[in-house]
Amino acid sequence: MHSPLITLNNGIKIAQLGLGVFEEDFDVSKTKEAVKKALEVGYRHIDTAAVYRNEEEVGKALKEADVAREEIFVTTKVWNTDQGFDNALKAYDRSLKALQLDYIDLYLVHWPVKEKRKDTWKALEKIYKEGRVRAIGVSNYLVPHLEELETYANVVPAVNQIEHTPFCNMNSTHLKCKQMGIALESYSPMVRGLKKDHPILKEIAAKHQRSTFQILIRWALDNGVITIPKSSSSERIRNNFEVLDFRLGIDDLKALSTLHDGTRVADDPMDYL
Ligand SMILES: NC(=O)C1=CN([C@@H]2O[C@H](COP(=O)(O)OP(=O)(O)OC[C@H]3O[C@@H](n4cnc5c(N)ncnc54)[C@H](O)[C@@H]3O)[C@@H](O)[C@H]2O)C=CC1
Ligand SMILES: O=CCc1c[nH]c2ccccc12
Repeated sequence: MHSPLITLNNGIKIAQLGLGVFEEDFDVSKTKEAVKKALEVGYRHIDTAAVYRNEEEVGKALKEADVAREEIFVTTKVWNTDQGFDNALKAYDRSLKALQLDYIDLYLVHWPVKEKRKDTWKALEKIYKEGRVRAIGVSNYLVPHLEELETYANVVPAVNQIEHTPFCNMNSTHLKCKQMGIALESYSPMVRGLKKDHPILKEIAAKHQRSTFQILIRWALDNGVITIPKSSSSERIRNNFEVLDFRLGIDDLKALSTLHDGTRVADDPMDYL
């Protein structure tokens, strides 16, 4: 089974459920096998970033896997210290080389670095207009960042990748993205396991005979959001993909909407105003 596809604002399609590959301890020794396993299970969307230091391992996995390049959607991101016009152009070329690819599917501004984000966006627009990347987007952009971007962007971002879970829902950003035609993508969808024993999650999981991890992934999918759960264990990579044969009910979604308590695992993008 393959993930449903979402059509981005420039017509290109992305698998709604992908694999994240960020290792918190930067031990990238498991990345290659994780990506190969994911492709074997049916994933067709891989999310990396220059700062994860594993683009080379992702590239090796893509080469070794028995799946055609054009079937796989690869995202990477320009890191904060590489922002600015010239630096971002160079960072894109470095990522291409590390990934051993001649194009990237989606290139994101990783964080909205003040004083740099406008020039960084202009660099991404240049790469896009030259036809060297299939789509460009942003990450960790909240409503104020998007309102500012509207004043200078000639290309509307295809995607905004943010932390968005029942515990830290970004509903106002989601609404703004919908208004602008930007697809929302949620990172850390399983809150890195921090909420695995939450009683309401456990109750919904028991009802559906699923894990609480699967319920959180399904929550993103049922909200129309692209999502990229991470694991480097073969069994978990498979389990996290086994969410395509059920849906949450209205009562489940209502119960999950009460869980917002502000818990986040990444930095707060409000610190980047
Ligand atoms: N744009 C950005 O600033 C950010 C992007 N990301 C992206 O999102 C991806 C996913 O987010 P993460 O922060 O990695 O968090 P996540 O919510 O996907 O959790 C990953 C962790 O949950 C645990 N886990 C995964 N599957 C499990 C299972 N079936 N059973 C038990 N435990 C399980 C493992 O400890 C794993 O390391 C990243 O790998 C990265 O690609 C993550 C953080 C920030
Ligand atoms: O994108 C993922 C998480 C993240 C946020 N800040 C840093 C810094 C260095 C590596 C990864 C990350």
